Amino acid sequence: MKTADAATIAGGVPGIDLMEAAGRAVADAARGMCPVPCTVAVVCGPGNNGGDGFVGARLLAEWGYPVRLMLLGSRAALRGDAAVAAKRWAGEAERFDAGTLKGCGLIVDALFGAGLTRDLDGEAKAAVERINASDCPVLAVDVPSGVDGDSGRVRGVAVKATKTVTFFRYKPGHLLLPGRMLCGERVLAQIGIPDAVLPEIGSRSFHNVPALWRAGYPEPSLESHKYTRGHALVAAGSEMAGAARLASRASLRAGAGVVTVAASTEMLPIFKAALEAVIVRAMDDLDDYAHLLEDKRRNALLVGPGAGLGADTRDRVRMALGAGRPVVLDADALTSFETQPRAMHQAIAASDRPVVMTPHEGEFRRLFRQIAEGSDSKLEKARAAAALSGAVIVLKGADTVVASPDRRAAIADNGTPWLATAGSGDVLAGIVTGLLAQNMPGFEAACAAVWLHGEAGSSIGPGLISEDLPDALPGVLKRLLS
Ligand SMILES: NC(=O)C1=CN([C@@H]2O[C@H](COP(=O)(O)OP(=O)(O)OC[C@H]3O[C@@H](n4cnc5c(N)ncnc54)[C@H](OP(=O)(O)O)[C@@H]3O)[C@@H](O)[C@H]2O)[C@@H](O)CC1
Ligand SMILES: [K+]
Repeated sequence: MKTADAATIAGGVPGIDLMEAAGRAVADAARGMCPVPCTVAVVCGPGNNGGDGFVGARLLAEWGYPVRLMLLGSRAALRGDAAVAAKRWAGEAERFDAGTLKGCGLIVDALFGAGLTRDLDGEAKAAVERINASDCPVLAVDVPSGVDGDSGRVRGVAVKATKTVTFFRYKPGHLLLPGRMLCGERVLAQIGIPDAVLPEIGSRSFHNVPALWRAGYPEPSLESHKYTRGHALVAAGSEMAGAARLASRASLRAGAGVVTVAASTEMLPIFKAALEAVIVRAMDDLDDYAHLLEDKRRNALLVGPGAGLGADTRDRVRMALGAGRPVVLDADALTSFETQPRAMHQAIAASDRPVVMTPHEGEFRRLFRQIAEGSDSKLEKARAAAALSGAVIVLKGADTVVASPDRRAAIADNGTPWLATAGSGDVLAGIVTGLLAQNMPGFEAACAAVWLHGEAGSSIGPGLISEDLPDALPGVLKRLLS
């Protein structure tokens, strides 16, 4: 945002105009929250976030709202555009003391925004706590004060907002947890920063929405037949038939033309009975897997769901990575390398095709202990793991981050807590594999899979079980592709 700000100002738009536009967006949002004028407490901090608050307060007062402006710090200490905005406020600036929020219908939190540099303590912390204790709706300017815009984490304490107005683009902290929850409803306001500044910023961080990958989404044409739509091979092993079944069904639903499940002979009847459209092959040892890999039409490989822990799974992972095809590694395939993650990274480095890993936080910690302990930002953790391993990392959760070794990363916010259920991850791994089988590039396939999985979950909601997810995909895809 500093670059965006500077480039816009260099292009001839004065900084105070940006602040006026930001303050107007805040006032508009406040009016939306209280259409009938109520007393608004605008709580301003010592920087430009406070400056936005001064502008918002002035406009609300002009529109007939009783406004009480409260300042943390002294008016004389304000600098730059914030000082100009404060001069344009003809009213009083009260000290922000205990009890002053009584009788207010709305609080505007303009304490700290992008300039938060350290944990809140002392007076600042007390101010946030008083806002949170007030029982009043809160409109946050840019970010809820105390939320770190880069990581979404809470610096000491943070405002719990009802609504948050931010400017130009969302920041990672609006999408990552817990920041996303503290924002309440989000509003994105354009304040005169042109899109032309984006190349200069060169951000590699994205909101995982279809615009990011829709252009490359595979759609069959009239000339397609099942083999042109790709052939996924799911190595099921001998444990937990359900996991591989869910993954296989999801691969088919995601559009793979053919899916083969390889499982031990004793498991075959279960698969045959449960999956009509899936080809089932016996895989009792590594030679059987090698034999299955000889058919080059099997062009995307999944190892992990129901694979079992240990040397056999490690060997299958190595064979898959050596087979010159896109590979998805999930669940047991990841945990089997807990004590030798470098061996996995080396095998990935030797592959020239996309590799996608889909760890949840626990699996991630086992594979990337130093990274997990070394950063507070889920975005940067996923990015560092992608750079270290050479794989696209899907770090799962309610704010799933997909990160590519080329530093691109996307944050999803379209899931539902109902997705936290057994088998949900197997479905996700299956969708990624199905998209890779259709030649979608690794990062885009992973992003699309995460989004589709989130939409499928949200379309079901309460009562969701993982079996529902593959069958919810047609509805989601119809909306996406129409
Ligand atoms: N960029 C743009 O395009 C536009 C930006 N705009 C707005 O500007 C905002 C960014 O403004 P900003 O950079 O002045 O930072 P801001 O959030 O007000 O905080 C800085 C102040 O807080 C203080 N402080 C920090 N941490 C603290 C702590 N833990 N505890 C106590 N104090 C702490 C810090 O003090 P210092 O660290 O210097 O001691 C400094 O005084 C942005 O969020 C948006 O609202 C819009 O006007 C439109 C255009
Ligand atoms: K704020």
